[in-house]
Amino acid sequence: MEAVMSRNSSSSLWLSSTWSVQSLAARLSRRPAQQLPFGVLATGRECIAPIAALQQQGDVPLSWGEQKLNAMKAREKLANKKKPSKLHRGWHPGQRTRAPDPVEKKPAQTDKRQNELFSGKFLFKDDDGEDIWSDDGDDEEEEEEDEDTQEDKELEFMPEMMQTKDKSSQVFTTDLDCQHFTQCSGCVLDTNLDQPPVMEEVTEFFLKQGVAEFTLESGNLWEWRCRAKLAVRGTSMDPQIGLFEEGSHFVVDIPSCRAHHPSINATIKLVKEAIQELGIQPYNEDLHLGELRYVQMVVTTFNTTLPAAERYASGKVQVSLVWNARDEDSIQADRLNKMAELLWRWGNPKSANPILHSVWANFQTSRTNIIFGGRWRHILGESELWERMSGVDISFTPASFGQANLQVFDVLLRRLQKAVKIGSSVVELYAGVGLIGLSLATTRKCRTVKCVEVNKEARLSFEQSLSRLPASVNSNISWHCADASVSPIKWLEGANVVIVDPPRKGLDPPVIEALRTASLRGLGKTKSPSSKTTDKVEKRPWMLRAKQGAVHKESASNWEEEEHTWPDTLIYVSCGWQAFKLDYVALVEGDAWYLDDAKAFNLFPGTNSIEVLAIFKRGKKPPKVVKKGSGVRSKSAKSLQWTRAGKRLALGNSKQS
Ligand SMILES: C[S@@+](CC[C@H](N)C(=O)[O-])C[C@H]1O[C@@H](n2cnc3c(N)ncnc32)[C@H](O)[C@@H]1O
Repeated sequence: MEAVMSRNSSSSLWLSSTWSVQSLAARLSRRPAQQLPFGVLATGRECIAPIAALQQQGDVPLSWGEQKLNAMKAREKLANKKKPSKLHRGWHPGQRTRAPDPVEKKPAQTDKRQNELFSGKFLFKDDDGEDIWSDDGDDEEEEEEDEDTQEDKELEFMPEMMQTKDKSSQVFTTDLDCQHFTQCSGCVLDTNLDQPPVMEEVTEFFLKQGVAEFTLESGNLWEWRCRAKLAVRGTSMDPQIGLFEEGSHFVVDIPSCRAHHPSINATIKLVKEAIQELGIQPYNEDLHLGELRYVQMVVTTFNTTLPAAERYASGKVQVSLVWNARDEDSIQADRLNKMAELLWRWGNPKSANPILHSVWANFQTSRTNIIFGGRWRHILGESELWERMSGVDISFTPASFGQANLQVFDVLLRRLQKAVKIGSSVVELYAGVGLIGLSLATTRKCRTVKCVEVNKEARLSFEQSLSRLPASVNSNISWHCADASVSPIKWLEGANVVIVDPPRKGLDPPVIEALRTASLRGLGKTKSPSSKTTDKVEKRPWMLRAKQGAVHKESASNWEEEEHTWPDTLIYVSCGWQAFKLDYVALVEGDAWYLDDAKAFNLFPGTNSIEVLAIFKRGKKPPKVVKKGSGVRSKSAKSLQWTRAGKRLALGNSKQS
């Protein structure tokens, strides 16, 4: 033990940042670790989500301590600013977000909004003023436009998430209001969930880069998480299911997590009851004994028998039991089937409590804290899990990466689609199950879509999704199991648009270098952008490309390959703000790319992280053309009329003037 621990006169504990010590201190003082007077806050969500495993899944978290410290610093900074934020009408950073005077409810409008909130359906305006519903995959179910009264319009200015989730109450709130907050490492913000403090820096950054209408799109502030991987510890009589307390191996039980979709919390309850009923032993990592190590829950809201508005609330859970056994035949797996059967009896779609979609097992015997082993087995229920995202049916296996916030990612997808011209040739690096690529093939009638992903487990999902694409989709579509950082230039030739959606750590350096090279080649410059560039363009890269591990669907049209085309549009989807800033600098250096537009999405409410969608164009930024008589204002004025943040800005400006 590195630290010296002592009690001072005020009986607070002084110790180093060694986590085992911190956890010990927490126990001794009978207080959660976060409440101890440490000089250094904890890091290390790695406890539950080991970096190596998560990196593969694209979900490497910023350390929790780092997030919490950043959030606290940013909040302090914001609280000292007198000027209210322009992003959120009526609230300013640092202020508690409960509105001082409850807004009187106007029954028709508020009920409709609240219904949307509960159904998980949100109305967004896009830049052209068109309504976007977060889940309007079915044309026949398209909603009519609001006929707004003045008061309704006022309400519409207020983001949906500011409206309380409590149907009976009339108080608008953006508080987390979670009983687990002080101990659980999942959330770092408990107020102002609609405006993570990092947005201050993000907004300033993009304004500086010339993005005049930078907005943050938000959805549900609670119950947004449709995927969870939770540790199972404790005893068979008193199982604990949740995340590790920061810096310790102590699991915080989170039965009432406010971020989880309600079906996840209901499934946790079911799993606990099954453990108790059957006497299943939760895993003990010190002794490397026990049966159930983790449980993964993935919600599917795909149910075409229900109206779109009801699908989110009635989401069903694919539950995966991570069992401490080599495989289904080993003696340790003896009671796995019993547990699966009991869960299914209690929660199958025809039961009184129909919350389950299916039950799977994963086998993991490693002594490390890597969550999943390599072996999966489907036990009960449907083997395929589907989700409808921006009108396209996508399949997910339990081993593949999936977005946790389906609704807000759906909105991001629709924004992204608008940046891709009809008929484009697209390459998507870090593609996962090909969600973005397949949605573009369908909605933008792409000539070619190539998806590149390192996780081989995503292949099956891609194949299944491909089989359900409408027959009208006439694109050359392929998925390649490859490391994007190995000779990435070869993927870029022949594409007009390149999409990157890397894990939180950002782009691999060879990918940045290839993007810069591709831009300069597209501009007709042959000189390498930097001495580090070593890639040569292969001849007919597409044909030579690894046939192994690839999935292809040929277009009915016999299109010629575009060998000498290089992307003129780069779309960067980022879940790691710190990494994005660095990648940005490298991409724009030497006028390889310039930023054309950007938006932020509140994909992880309760955390100080956001998702950024940034559109880059090749080459040097052209000077702004100011039209006579109308000028720059004309475009902004039009958009200001329509975007939500724009509306608030417009309102603020008109009040000031
Ligand atoms: C943030 S996810 C995005 C996935 C997909 N775009 C989606 O929305 O579902 C990042 C993906 O990149 C993959 N990945 C990580 N490193 C990679 C690499 N070097 N080459 C290719 N894919 C990689 C991960 O396996 C993960 O599926």
